[in-house]
Amino acid sequence: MALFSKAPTKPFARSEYDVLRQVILCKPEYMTIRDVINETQKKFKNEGIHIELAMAQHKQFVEKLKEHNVEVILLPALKMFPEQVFTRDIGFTMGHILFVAEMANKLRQGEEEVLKGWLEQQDISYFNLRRDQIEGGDVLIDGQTIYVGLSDRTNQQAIDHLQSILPHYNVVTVPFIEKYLHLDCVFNIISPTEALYYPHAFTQKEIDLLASRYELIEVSEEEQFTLGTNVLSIGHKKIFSLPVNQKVNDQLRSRGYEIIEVDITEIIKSGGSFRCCTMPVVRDGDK
Ligand SMILES: CN(C)C(=N)NCCC[C@H](N)C(=O)O
Repeated sequence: MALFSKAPTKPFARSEYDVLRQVILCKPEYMTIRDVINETQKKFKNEGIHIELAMAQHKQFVEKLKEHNVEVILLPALKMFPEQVFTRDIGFTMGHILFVAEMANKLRQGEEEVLKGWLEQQDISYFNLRRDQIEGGDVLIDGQTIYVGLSDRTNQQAIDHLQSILPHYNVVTVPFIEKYLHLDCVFNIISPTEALYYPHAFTQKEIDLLASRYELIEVSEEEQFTLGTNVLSIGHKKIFSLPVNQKVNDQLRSRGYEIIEVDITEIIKSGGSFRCCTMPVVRDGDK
């Protein structure tokens, strides 16, 4: 037995844009559109997913993350879970607590057990949100505020429960048109003062709420479909984004962001992009 064993990772995240240190991904080894469970998949059901291409694109994404000093944890991919590449939805880190919830969609239920297995193996404690329907794609943190999308996958009861567990945070419910799946398909925070959004997913009330805190950068209908809001910030004003989302990328570059373009268009056919494919465990404030 080693005299000094490595101390377990301490989960920490307080924003969507602090420096990303450790993140969980899963290779799209068994990715397929088995049952259509979102609007994007409807369009690609017949075409299907080219696994070799998805794997190659995912590999490039992982390599780029590593090049930028992000530690990548790869969960084991299991044949029974065709949507496992979207690790964002199986949990979320808020402050020092890593939450694991039950997946809402039957096809995805059980994916969270793979995460729990890894956490237990690493001796990382987590908060098990049993019977709560809340998916990480709906949860965004910015300091003391947590924005949670009210969606087909996340209900008000779970949002209220989260608020009761985190009394020192302000948990804000953000309703949006359900066909857009998760809040991060239509809204994403990239700095303390800026956020990407797709206005047509919201009523004026939600737009006013978000605009009271952020300068909102509009994503077009075309680029919403290619998940223009679903970028991944890794800190130091560096953002992963798809090459196809040129309007988003130009707007971000003009604001001084470095865009790391990686083509994961085979993966987005199932309804998720960079944010969906990543579950941050550690983000620190060293910006
Ligand atoms: C931004 N989004 C949508 C996410 N956070 N997750 C993507 C989940 C896609 C998966 N096919 C599903 O329908 O669950």
